[in-house]
Amino acid sequence: MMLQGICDELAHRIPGIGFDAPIPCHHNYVAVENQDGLEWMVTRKGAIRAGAGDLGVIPGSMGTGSYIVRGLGDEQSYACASHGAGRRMSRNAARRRFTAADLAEQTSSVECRKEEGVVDEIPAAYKDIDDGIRAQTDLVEVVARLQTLPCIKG
Ligand SMILES: Nc1nc2c(ncn2[C@@H]2O[C@H](COP(=O)(O)O)[C@@H](O)[C@H]2O)c(=O)[nH]1
Ligand SMILES: [Mn+2]
Repeated sequence: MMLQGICDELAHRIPGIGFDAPIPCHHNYVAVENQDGLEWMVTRKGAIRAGAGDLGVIPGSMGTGSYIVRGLGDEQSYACASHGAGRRMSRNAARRRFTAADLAEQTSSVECRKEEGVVDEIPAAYKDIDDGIRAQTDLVEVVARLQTLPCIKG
C-alpha cells in the first residue's frame, strides 16, 4: 500500500518515470528450506535470504546509502546475508550521546525527519555499510549502490 502510494505520487510528479519490480526482502523470520538434502527451519534474525540469484536490499542508515545485492547461495551460511550495516551503539546510547542538531548535520543531504524522536537512528549509531558489504563478498554480489535522497520513517 505504502509503496504503491509512493510510486503513484512519483509517477504523477515525474512524467515518464519507470519502476522495476519490487524486491521482497524480509528479515527476522523463520522459513522451512531444503539444504544439503534435508529440511531445515532456518531462522534469519537480522539477516536476509541470499540464495543463488535472490535479489535483496542491505541498507546503511538515514544518511548513507543502501545496496541492492544478488545472493550467491553460500551453503556454509545457509544462504543468508546481513540485514543492514548493523549498530555501532544501542538506541539508548545514541540518544544519550547525540542531539537533534547532530542528526540534522549528519543528514544534511537527505530529506527526512530531523527531530529528537529519531535521534536513535542517527547515522553515527550505525557501522559503515561499505565495510559491511566488503565483509560479505562470499555471500552476495553488488547489483547497485543507492544514494539516499528522502528517508521516510513512520
Ligand atoms: N537506508 C537506511 N538504512 C537504515 C535506516 N535505519 C536503519 N538502517 C539500516 O537498517 C538496519 C536495521 O536498522 P534498525 O536499527 O531499524 O534495526 C540497520 O542495520 C541499519 O544499517 C535508514 O533510515 N535508512
Ligand atoms: Mn530491523
